[in-house]
Amino acid sequence: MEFVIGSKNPAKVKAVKAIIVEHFPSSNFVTADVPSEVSNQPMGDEETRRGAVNRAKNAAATKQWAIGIGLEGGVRTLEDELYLCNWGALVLPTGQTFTAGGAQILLPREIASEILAGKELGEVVDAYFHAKGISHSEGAVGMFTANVLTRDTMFQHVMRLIIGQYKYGRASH
Ligand SMILES: O=P(O)(O)OP(=O)(O)OP(=O)(O)OC[C@H]1O[C@@H](n2cnc3c(O)ncnc32)[C@H](O)[C@@H]1O
Ligand SMILES: [Mg+2]
Repeated sequence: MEFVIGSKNPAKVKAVKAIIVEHFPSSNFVTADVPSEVSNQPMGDEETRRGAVNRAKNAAATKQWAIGIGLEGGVRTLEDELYLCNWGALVLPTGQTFTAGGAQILLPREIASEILAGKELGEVVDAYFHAKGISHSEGAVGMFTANVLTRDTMFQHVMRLIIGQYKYGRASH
């Protein structure tokens, strides 16, 4: 069995590898920089989930008979406040698709207004913390939880939900 991960972001790749090794130790996994076919900064659960599904489909299509995995970060509005949201998807060569949502965390108003003005969360969070590449390491979720939950550990949880549903055998579509 071969898994293709639809991103080269180390935080995502680390999460996917950890859960695949745990549940399918004899399988291969490779990474592929595939398009999400949604905005660079998805807005809302629908667009973020669609990005994860598109990544998984496009990853599966890079090889014959491979399973595609897609993880996507986005933002959503809840009661006039902006939350970080996360989605994941697994697509089988047959097209069967499994999806799951991940953690959501409130973003500060200063960050929310920059995102609503059109910037990407990754760059806004880096500027906010005077750091570089946060989205590739601990993530906004790690920064705003004092590293109690980092981006890769958060995505591991999403991966468990996806792999668990795949093992159970009930697809979303
Ligand atoms: O290379 P890819 O896989 O695209 O990795 P990415 O970090 O860009 O991740 P996404 O496209 O899934 O996320 C969309 C945007 O939201 C940002 N983002 C999402 N979650 C984040 C987090 O926890 N910390 C920092 N930025 C985050 C991300 O940097 C992008 O600007
Ligand atoms: Mg991106």
